[in-house]
Amino acid sequence: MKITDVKVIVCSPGRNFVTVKIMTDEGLYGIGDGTVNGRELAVVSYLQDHVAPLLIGRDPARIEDIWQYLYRGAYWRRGPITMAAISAVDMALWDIKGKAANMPLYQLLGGASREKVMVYSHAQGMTIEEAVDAVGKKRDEGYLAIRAQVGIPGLPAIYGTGKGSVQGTGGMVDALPNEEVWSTSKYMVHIPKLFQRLRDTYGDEPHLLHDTHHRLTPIEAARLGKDLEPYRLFWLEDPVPAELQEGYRLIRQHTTTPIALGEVFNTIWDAKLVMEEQLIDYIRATSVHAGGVTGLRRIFDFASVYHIRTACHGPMDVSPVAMGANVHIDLWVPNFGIQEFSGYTPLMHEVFPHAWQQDGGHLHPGEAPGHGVDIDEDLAAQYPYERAYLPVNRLEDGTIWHW
Ligand SMILES: O=NC(=O)[C@@H](O)[C@H](O)[C@H](O)CO
Ligand SMILES: [Co+2]
Repeated sequence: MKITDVKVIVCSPGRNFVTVKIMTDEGLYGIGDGTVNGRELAVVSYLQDHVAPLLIGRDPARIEDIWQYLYRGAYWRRGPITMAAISAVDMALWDIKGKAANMPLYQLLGGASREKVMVYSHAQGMTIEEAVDAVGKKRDEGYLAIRAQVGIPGLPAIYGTGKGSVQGTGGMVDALPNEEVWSTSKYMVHIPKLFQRLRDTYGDEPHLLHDTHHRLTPIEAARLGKDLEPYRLFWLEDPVPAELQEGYRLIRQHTTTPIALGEVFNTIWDAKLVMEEQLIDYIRATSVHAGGVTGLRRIFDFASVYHIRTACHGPMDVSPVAMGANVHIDLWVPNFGIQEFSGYTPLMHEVFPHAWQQDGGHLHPGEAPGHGVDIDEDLAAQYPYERAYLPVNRLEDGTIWHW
């Protein structure tokens, strides 16, 4: 079999998605997600102008060889744009391999290790009351695990609670970056109150998660982790920016609150130290950012040595294509933890028909050959790309901070 064409489809059925479609001389094709929220067109050009010419004529079955060719052959290795492009190609090639073998992706990886995949959803509110209600609604929908975010008194909308926040993105998606305001001191005092109220209201049973979105220093994260210990969180996510992986040692010294990290990671090198020193409990790498199925499998196998469980990133800006690849991996991977799933709009489900199915608080990838997700190109063409950015964050004095 030979690759005959590579197409890059950019569409915006409510938010921007970048999808690569690889065609072969035997009529089989595969698709992959290459979406980098807020920098989408960089990946489009990387794929269209630089990668596509390298793929024509190659054997799509040689997934590992193509992965290594695109990773090492780039010379300028790693980074979100390069790795999203490699991820998209890799996902499409595994899709083709599954179709050629007439097998769902999880079977190619080693078969099912569980019956279904537990997910967590997002609940947020500007006030603690609103957030408590939002968690209750998600419990009523059958979710066993829920991420709770809340507005902070004295601050306008913060992460995930913005007025314009597109459900599931965790932030506002606008034609220019929306500017949010942050205060660590106000945040640190308020968050334990949220989880106190959630435990008082719903008891010990729900898995409760919280995402700090890289906004603390290690000692502040250590303090928050300690303050949250009575509420037995499933995890505290991205407490500190992780360019300095060693910074996570300080958090570990002070708290037993489980730590999740890594949605922005794009190679194993971003997480090697925090994993081998067991500074985290969940690795959040996801198929669209961390090298596709091939890249993710390598990271997850490494994580399994250090008691670390998987937790693929999966909000609305991870397209239903990458969600499909994630859920196949989730069904197979022995050290599975949880899958983020904030859901999609009806239009997104239409643009990306998929075999994966939701059953309350769980997903299953389905039995379709490959990853089981397709793209309706005619429908996608009705929703062209619209420039949009993630928010940026400033401290109250105007200092640029972490969003
Ligand atoms: O854990 N989930 C998250 O942090 C996400 O909701 C991110 O804010 C968005 O994917 C950014 O595009
Ligand atoms: Co996050």
